[in-house]
Amino acid sequence: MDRPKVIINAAMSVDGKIALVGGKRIKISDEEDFKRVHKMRASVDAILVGINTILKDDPKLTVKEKYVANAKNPVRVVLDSKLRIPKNARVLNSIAKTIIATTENAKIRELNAEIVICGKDKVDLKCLLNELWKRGIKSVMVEGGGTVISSFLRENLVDELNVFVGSLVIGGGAPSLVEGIGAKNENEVIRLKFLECKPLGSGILLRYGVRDEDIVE
Ligand SMILES: NC(=O)C1=CN([C@@H]2O[C@H](COP(=O)(O)OP(=O)(O)OC[C@H]3O[C@@H](n4cnc5c(N)ncnc54)[C@H](OP(=O)(O)O)[C@@H]3O)[C@@H](O)[C@H]2O)C=CC1
Ligand SMILES: Nc1nc(O)c(N)c(N[C@@H]2O[C@H](COP(=O)(O)O)[C@@H](O)[C@H]2O)n1
Repeated sequence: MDRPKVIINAAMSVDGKIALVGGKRIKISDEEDFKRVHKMRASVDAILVGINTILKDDPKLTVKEKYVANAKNPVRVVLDSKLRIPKNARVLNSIAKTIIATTENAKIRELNAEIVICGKDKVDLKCLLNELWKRGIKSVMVEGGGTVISSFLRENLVDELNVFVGSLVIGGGAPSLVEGIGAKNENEVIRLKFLECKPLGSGILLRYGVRDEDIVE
């Protein structure tokens, strides 16, 4: 099955947290990293997040003019099994196209977005990637949050993982880069192929390959 290239991009604290305790958004990236993030947004066909990120952050998920001038906005994709998205969510503005990926169990309602049905309880990611491919989407930037990142990694659907490590510690039970059940034994650990590590602004940018076939032990 053909599918788009999938790149995870997120920012975490030194202790692997991506938001404050309780899920409130915090700026972890600095201006240099945001410039890189928005260049990346401008270079992909779609940006994808989970519904919790929409409910917590209310992001626009567009390319900011101050970082990249005159860029074309990618399609925005939200995983939302029960169609909980509020009608006034910023991601539903008309600045860019939005796809809400939902399931057979959702109560369908009128939204300023295309609705794609994939799966029964949770959005079936393979089905969704195939639907995106059929719409001409060849690359997807997965921005989070941790639950969505976990699903993509666990289903071996990720080509590259980019993480900016900001110079801060959040601590406690704040959401982390990869949520979900986690590895209880060595077989369940997700091994990565190290690609690059470079200082960026006030932090560090880490890049890893993730596909099984890239990992030679
Ligand atoms: N620092 C950073 O770079 C970033 C930080 N964040 C932070 O992350 C937090 C949100 O993360 P989190 O709470 O983990 O939630 P997510 O944003 O990852 O959304 C998860 C939800 O998406 C829905 N979903 C539907 N299908 C799937 C699927 N196949 N796999 C996974 N999820 C699916 C589920 O809800 P349902 O069952 O209702 O469909 C699920 O609970 C926020 O606090 C936000 O600020 C977010 C992005 C980037
Ligand atoms: N790269 C990155 N660095 C941070 O410090 C962040 N907090 C995030 N969060 C992600 O960006 C979304 C907001 O985007 P816009 O404000 O609409 O441009 C947010 O919802 C997270 O997905 N990312």
